[in-house]
Amino acid sequence: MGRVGVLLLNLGGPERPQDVRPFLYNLFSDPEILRLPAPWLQAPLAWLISTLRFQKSRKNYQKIGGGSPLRQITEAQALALQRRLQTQEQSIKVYVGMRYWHPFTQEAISQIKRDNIERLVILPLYPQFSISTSGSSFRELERLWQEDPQLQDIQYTVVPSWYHNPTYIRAMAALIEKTMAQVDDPQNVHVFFSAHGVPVSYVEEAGDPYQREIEGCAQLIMQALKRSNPYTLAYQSRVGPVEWLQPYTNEAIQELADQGTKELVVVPISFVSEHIETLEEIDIEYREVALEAGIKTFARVPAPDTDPVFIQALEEIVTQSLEEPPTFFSETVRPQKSVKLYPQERWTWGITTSAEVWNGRLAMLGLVAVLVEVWMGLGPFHLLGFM
Ligand SMILES: C=CC1=C(C)c2cc3[nH]c(cc4nc(cc5[nH]c(cc1n2)c(C)c5CCC(=O)O)C(CCC(=O)O)=C4C)c(C)c3C=C
Ligand SMILES: [Fe+2]
Ligand SMILES: [Fe+2]
Repeated sequence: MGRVGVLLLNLGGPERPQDVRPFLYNLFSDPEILRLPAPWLQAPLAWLISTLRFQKSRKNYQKIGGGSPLRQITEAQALALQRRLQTQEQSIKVYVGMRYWHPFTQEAISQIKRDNIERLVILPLYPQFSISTSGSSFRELERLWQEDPQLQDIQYTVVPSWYHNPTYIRAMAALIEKTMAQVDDPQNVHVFFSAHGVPVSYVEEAGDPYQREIEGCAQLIMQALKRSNPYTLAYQSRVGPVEWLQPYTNEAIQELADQGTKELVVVPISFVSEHIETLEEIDIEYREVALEAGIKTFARVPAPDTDPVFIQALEEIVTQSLEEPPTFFSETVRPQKSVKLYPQERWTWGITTSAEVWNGRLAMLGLVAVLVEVWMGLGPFHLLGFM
């Protein structure tokens, strides 16, 4: 076997407060995150959303120390995996490629080229596939492969998703079990899975298998737990005006509290590392929702990070994919058609969602007009003498 590498893919996160805005710009510039009918709208809309959102987002990052720990944890996972994969005959190097912040996927690929890697396993650190996460990184890599003939000499294989790996399921069950042992009534505590959401249109129109895989994953973990505790699956981190997968985490917590649930063990199911969505959104925002609603215990299961059983699962996935026939980018799920970004309900008067959408559309038109005017020096503001 020639020189072997593993490329771990992840989202990336701002490391300092001043990174938040450019990070959000990169995120919303991605057509797999913000799917638009016209590609020329992508950059101005990404600029607009990142400008409108960054202060709120930066405040949330301040609550967890000013930046995301994602890079540090992902690099620790890479090192732990590399140690497990090293044998006397074979030295395997593990790289990290982030989609929206350093170290960018492109930086990892440049290093892979410099190291003359001949076989490469491309492993997203998302157990379940979504066109907005693993799919987006695969599209980026596919583009790099098409542009660079040197990359075409690398025999690569991708792992589209691995939520069903029995060792990963075992690692999750053990982490849950440990947290359950700390609550007052482990026999009856409610197991609450919280997954990052996606817009419903991704699943229903674009063919994203994400919801199916998340549901399958929660079932496998519950089977591995071998307990009859009640459980719920809900979706967090909704962004923008469209409908996302339901139930929403905050509403589901409220509903359980209304039904008399007193103890929750909260499992972040779509993340394998701690970051803003676990440390801020779950630990601060949802905890507050729960306690205010009357829940007495809100015990959060830690993300696997560098848990040895979890790293063993990653090792197994890499070893298996080196033994199996390769999977190419072209075989992974890609969006079936452009999905609707806006709610489809009819116009109604008042402060309604459709009014917000039309405000947004008009603001967008205005913004584009200003950009065109600034760029070309022609338009209503020049005619009126404002510019
Ligand atoms: C399975 C994981 C994830 C899915 C699916 C996903 C979809 C998705 N995300 C956004 C918008 C944002 N995500 C943000 C942060 C963020 N998202 C994920 C994972 C998934 N996203 C992670 C791991 C992180 C944290 C990165 C870090 O800082 O450590 C953010 C930024 C934070 C904020 O401002 O709230 C946004 C925005 C969309 C629109 C989307 C699907 C279309
Ligand atoms: Fe996200
Ligand atoms: Fe969030």
